[in-house]
Order: sequence, then structure tokens, then C-alpha cells
Amino acid sequence: MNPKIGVIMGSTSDWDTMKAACDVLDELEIAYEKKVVSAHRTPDLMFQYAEGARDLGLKVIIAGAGGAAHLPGMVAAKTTLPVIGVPVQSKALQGLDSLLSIVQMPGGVPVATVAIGKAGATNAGLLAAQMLGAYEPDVAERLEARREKTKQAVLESSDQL
Ligand SMILES: Nc1c(C(=O)O)ncn1[C@@H]1O[C@H](COP(=O)(O)O)[C@@H](O)[C@H]1O
Repeated sequence: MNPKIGVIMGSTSDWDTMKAACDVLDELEIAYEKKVVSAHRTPDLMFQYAEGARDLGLKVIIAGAGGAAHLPGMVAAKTTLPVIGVPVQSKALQGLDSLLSIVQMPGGVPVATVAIGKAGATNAGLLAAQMLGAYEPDVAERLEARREKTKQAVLESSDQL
């Protein structure tokens, strides 16, 4: 199956976080590809990736980075595909640096920014799936089923309180 979602990250050290996005895509049976691409360390590859993403058949890009997290914004600058930014928790500033670097985009070049860390990465996977689900009914159905499971788990936990 051709990948529909591109999951990219600035370093392999981001994988522990970004795996949460991939886990959701696996669960929802959505084809994706994952790669390390860095605006700072591999700028030419980053341009090439962003410019070629649509022709590859990708519909959404999830980009995670930590610290001076320029990757999501720079990718968004080079494609009109939706880009979801995941702020990876940094050691020095606990991810506040990553969050602000990703969320404070100038007008005209949006990045849909999720929360810091693994919970944010999980939501990034879900948001990407919901974007696909807007026009792919089978994906929408799997998302509905997941929501139902979450609801049941909350109701059960309440009963056990
Ligand atoms: N923020 C960026 C970018 C980028 O934005 O292009 N490239 C790498 N990095 C980040 O540097 C951190 C430390 O990376 P290393 O662990 O490889 O030193 C990672 O969180 C990565 O996302």
C-alpha cells in the first residue's frame, strides 16, 4: 500500500515520542512512511522531501522535532499539504522551546500544533487520520470505533471508582 501519511522527525532520538503517532496509524490500518529529516542537519533533503511529498501520494505530514524545532514550519513552507507539528520534549526546557518554535508560525504558513511529547504524538496520529477520514469512509468508521472504545473505558473506570 502506498503511504498516505509522512511521519518525519529531526533525529532518531525523537523516535520514542514519534512512535506514539505511528502506533495510532498502525492501529487504524493507515499506510505511512517514517524518516529522519532535519531542517538544520539535512536542509537539502528536507526541501526535497517537502517538495516531493504530494507527488508521492502523501496527504498529511506529521513532523516532530525538539529544541529549536524548525522542521515542521520549514516543511510547511515548502508544501501545501497539511503539516501537523509535534513538539518533542527537550532536556533543557522540557519541550517549551519545541512548542513555541512550532506553534508561533507567521500568518500564511500554518502548522497544526499538538501538545508536547507522546500524548501530543498520539493526537497527531489521530488528527492525521481524521483528515483522511474526511473523505475516506473506512478510516472514519475505524475512528468511530476507537472513540467508542475510549468512551467504554471511561465508563468502566468510573464504575470502578
Ligand atoms: N529541531 C531539530 C531539527 C530541525 O528542526 O530541523 N533537526 C534536529 N532537531 C532536534 O534536535 C534534537 C536533538 O537531536 P540529537 O538527539 O540528534 O542531538 C532532536 O529533538 C531533534 O528533533
